Amino acid sequence: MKLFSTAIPAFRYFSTQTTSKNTKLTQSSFKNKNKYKRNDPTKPRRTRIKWTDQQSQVLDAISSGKSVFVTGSAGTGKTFLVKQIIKLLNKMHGPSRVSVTASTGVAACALKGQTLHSFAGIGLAQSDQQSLLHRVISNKRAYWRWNRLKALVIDEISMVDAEFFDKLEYIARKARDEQYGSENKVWGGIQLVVSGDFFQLPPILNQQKSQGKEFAFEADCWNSSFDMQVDLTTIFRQSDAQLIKLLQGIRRGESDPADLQLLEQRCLERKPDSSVLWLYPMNKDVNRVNKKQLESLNDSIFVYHAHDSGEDPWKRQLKQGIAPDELHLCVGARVMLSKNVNPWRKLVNGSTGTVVDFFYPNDMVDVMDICKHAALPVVKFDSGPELVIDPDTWVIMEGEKAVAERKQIPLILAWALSIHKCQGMTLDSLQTDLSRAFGCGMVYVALSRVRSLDGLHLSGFDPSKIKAHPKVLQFYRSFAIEQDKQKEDDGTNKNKRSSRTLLDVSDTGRSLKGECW
Ligand SMILES: Nc1ncnc2c1ncn2[C@@H]1O[C@H](COP(=O)(O)OP(=O)(O)OP(=O)(O)O)[C@@H](O)[C@H]1O
Repeated sequence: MKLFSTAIPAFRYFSTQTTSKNTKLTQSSFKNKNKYKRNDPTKPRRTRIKWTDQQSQVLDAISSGKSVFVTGSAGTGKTFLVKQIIKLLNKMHGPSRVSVTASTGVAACALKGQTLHSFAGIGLAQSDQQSLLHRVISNKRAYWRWNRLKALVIDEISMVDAEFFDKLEYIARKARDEQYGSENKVWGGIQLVVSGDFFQLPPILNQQKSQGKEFAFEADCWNSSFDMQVDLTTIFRQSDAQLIKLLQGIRRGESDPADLQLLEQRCLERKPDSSVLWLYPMNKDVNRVNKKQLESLNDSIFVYHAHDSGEDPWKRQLKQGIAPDELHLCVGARVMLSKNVNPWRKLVNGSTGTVVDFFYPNDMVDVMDICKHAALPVVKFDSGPELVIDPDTWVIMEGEKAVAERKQIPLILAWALSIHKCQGMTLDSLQTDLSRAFGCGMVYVALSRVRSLDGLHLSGFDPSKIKAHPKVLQFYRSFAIEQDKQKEDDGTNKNKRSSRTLLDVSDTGRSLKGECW
């Protein structure tokens, strides 16, 4: 096996000096220059989104300047809604006054945003809040960032810890006080949009610092941070009632005998072929499996080096995203799209397929900087289409300004993927060993990726690994009670034409002493 990116200095040399197998491949690519479809991202596409009542309520609340927490089971459209919210906020405040963040690099990149840590400008946030505030005030750029802000979006909140959430609120309030007189306004008057499901992956905590608090909902400022908290209930990812019921039970850490039996059946099913994606709790297993499978193909490897521009810390964040520093591909490699490439042909983030060829475009300029042999992978997707995959870019925006950019082929190897990286994805099929899961929420995150039971293949299963955190259970219990109470109130007040929305906790705007539920 040869690594052509380093061994072959130029394309012409490559095309004549490779193994006979690869020469054949290269020649076929030349002869069939028009054989492969290039993606046409400009193709007009008309889709009409029918928002649910709850989603519409959230959008209305955002339009009227409210701060909102959007939660709900996996696949209820939280991220889908957040993308629309971002458009709305950009229109309302101007993109330079809206910051889009997420707790992980993968989630942040999916929204063209930054990680919450890199946005905040307080490093790992390990000092006390006063020192962190000084750090922000003495950092001109971070200070300006906090002060120009009108709206802050935080996605995948389940992985943000309580202490960090409180520290951010303190910084927002204090750093903006001089300009806005915001001492008494929670988050210094910033419109806050937070999204996520606390039943999914929890924060990674430094035990010594956590003071018994873990989740963001335990933060002192949590309740006063929002005018509205909504638990989305319509599940879009799955339509099979049996699977939805099973996932709802697992989300709450319940082991209903009928559901367990269903999972056991999935273990007994015939093993799927090796092309079906494996999910592993640990990265080291993911890397080992992908490397081994790629090597077993014993074909010429094409290497794509990510091309980054911009400054740190944004550039560093790109490395934590889904696009790898180096992507190794060969004919036969199982791959998954890491971006929406062609939504109208259902070629979206999470679509899987196999590399069937490499294509040499006329205009090599776009490829040369990431791949010395200037060839693009041709992927036959499991859903049918065959497409040349062009390089794509992952951009980190700060307002209207792109502060860092990574160019890479929007593919990752897809024999195996980590459960952390798949949070947020929709997959047609997967195989996993549930007996190897650890911590709360991991089994739920893994299983809730698939659209149907047929797509779920288990090789091991241990009911004791189905776990939900008691604090999270309590949080959602209170949420449901409050939601019911609110509905009752709304019913009672109907004749008075109450304008309060579901879970709206304040008619007069938020204050630190604001009403909590
Ligand atoms: N109103 C809607 N109409 C049609 N499809 C929708 C709607 N809202 C969301 N969806 C679809 O639902 C699917 C799941 O959405 P999304 O990934 O945003 O869910 P999520 O709640 O963020 O899931 P997770 O918690 O697993 O990240 C997506 O395919 C999305 O396009």
